[in-house]
Amino acid sequence: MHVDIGAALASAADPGVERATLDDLDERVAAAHERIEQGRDDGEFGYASLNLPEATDAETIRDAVAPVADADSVITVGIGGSALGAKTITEALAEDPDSHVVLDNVDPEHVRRTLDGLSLADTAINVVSRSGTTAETLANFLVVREAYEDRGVDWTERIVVTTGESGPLRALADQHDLPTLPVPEGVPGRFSALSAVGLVPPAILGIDIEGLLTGGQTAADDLAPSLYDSPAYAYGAMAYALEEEGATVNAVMPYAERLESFGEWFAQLWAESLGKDGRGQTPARALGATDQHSQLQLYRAGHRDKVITFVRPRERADVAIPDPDHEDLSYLAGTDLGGLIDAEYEATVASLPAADRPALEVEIDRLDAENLGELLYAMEAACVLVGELAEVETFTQPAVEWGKNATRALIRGESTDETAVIDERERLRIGETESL
Ligand SMILES: O=P(O)(O)OC[C@H]1O[C@](O)(CO)[C@@H](O)[C@@H]1O
Repeated sequence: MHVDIGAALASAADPGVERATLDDLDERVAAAHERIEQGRDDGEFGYASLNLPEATDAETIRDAVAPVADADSVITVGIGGSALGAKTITEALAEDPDSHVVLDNVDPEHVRRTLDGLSLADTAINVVSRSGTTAETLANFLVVREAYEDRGVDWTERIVVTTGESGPLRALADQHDLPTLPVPEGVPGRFSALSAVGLVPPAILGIDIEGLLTGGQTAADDLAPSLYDSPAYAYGAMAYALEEEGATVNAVMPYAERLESFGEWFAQLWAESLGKDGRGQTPARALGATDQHSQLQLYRAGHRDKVITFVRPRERADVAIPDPDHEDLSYLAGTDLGGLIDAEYEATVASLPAADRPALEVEIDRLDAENLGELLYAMEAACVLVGELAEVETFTQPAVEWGKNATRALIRGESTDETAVIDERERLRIGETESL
């Protein structure tokens, strides 16, 4: 993996990072690296995430999925970090990305349409919840289970459960003696892609999960006490320094259709880890080349509050572009789609500093298991570094609890502090027919 920070230096962009600032920051990176390594050595909560490439046992995962290894499809019932890692990996690497469907929302129309579109007899169920209590996951699981029963498919023979030691999902797994896998100790969901949480669907679909772990270990081996020696820390240090300079939005723009979900996974990792104490970059999701025709106008000419993170595989498959039969298209003659998207990448990356806006480049050699494992791990390590530099609680997410408590109270018809807030909310509905 390679990280290029040149287009985000102050000499190239505003906001931008002075070389002197970066050199000073490197001393803090060294201290942060020491703290991170100590946390890893001690298996501390959160820091243990960065031990997964060694701690995850691929064989245990393969044994657990053996009973459903013949499945043509997998339906994952989970949400947040319990779904996005697996979704990112299968979208990037599965022979047929559509063979993995993810129910990570409780939109009734979407759930019904998804289940109606599946041959449940050929579909494995992958239920994942660290807490085992997440309402969306448990509700969707009950709906999925009923669908299997209604169609006369024994769901207990088509399922793998990944959950914690307690909670209703663990109880259900024990009650039906279901194949289960533990969630990794001390690893928040958004950091668990390189564990059973993210690797069960890939294992069922024949993806090289050992390669993913090897790639993660490569990134782990590249962690060093200087940002100049570690791609992950170079990216993290620049993201932190740019936020300090006013880049409060981080738009991740992969130039590969199969990395679109990577942007979704990155968004949870970055927002839920770093959105603390009134700070944290807002992760925006974009896709190259498509969003050159959508968001690029804003990136080049809008507020000076963004850094664009470009991600691309250096090697690509190629599809030849047939010779055009119009002189205005003669420039396409003899080219191919890979050459076109790479030209667009180079042009768009350069267009940011050309507009005095910062860009960071993350390049992997090709989109395969090892390179994806390296990318995922490196972004996790970068996130942990930013958390150390920003001095925030990287591994918790207390701000999400209010909504969960309010939802449960509303569903139960209880009166709580949260429902009082809901009842007393000032409302100004526009578009209503009756007078206010
Ligand atoms: O794996 P669980 O416990 O179902 O949680 C799912 C997701 O919900 C969160 O806890 C936030 O509510 C995320 O941190 C987590 O990835």
